[in-house]
Amino acid sequence: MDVTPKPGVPCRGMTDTWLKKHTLIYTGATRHPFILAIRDGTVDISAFKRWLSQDYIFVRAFVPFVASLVVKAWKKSDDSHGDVEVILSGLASLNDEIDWFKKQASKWGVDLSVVAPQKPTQDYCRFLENLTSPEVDYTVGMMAYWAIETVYQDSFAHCLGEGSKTPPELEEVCQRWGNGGFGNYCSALQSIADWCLLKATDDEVSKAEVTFLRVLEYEVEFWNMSRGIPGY
Ligand SMILES: Cc1ncc(CN)c(N)n1
Repeated sequence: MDVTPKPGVPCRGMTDTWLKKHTLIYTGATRHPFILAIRDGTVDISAFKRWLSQDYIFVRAFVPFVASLVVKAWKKSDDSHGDVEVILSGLASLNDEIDWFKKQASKWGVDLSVVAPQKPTQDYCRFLENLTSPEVDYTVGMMAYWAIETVYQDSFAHCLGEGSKTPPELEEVCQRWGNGGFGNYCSALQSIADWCLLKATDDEVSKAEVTFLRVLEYEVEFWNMSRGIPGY
């Protein structure tokens, strides 16, 4: 791939290119009816509780995936973006996040010990497990990490934006991922993913693009399940 900057051509990363190219599915994942219902204050509380309990299961499976990225970042020679520290700080936040889910569950009267994963949660967790394999390129894994976090950041930030009618009791939930600090964290992940993609082979780039699309599909399925649409 020719990475030479061209005069007058703005320097755009591959992730921005994909966000534009796949804008329909990206918008489907970040402006899903479940999110729009939080934002307009009409969300069904049983749907919210379903999301909370299934997401707790997801986050537990997310930990080994992020840990696998620390290992891959440490093994590769180029750490010009401080990858290990960036990923490690995400791992530390997941530790807090698991406690946060437990507190939220008790606040909403959800017993996490009896929750069974529904099919979209199982499928998404299996996908994460496959990504932890040493055979999966660091580039593909980093891109997936960025995409997974960014969908939540963009979705929940929308619930806090101008004109939102998010119920006060759900504001803390939206703040967890919708805050500006987490937005900055997602930007740091995006820089790392773009840098990896710049140096990747064509084969790695096409694998990463397929993985990006799969993340978006899994996110949409996850919201569908949370919303309780027929079939789940
Ligand atoms: C399904 C899902 N996607 C993303 C995130 C953000 N870590 C999450 N908690 N759950």
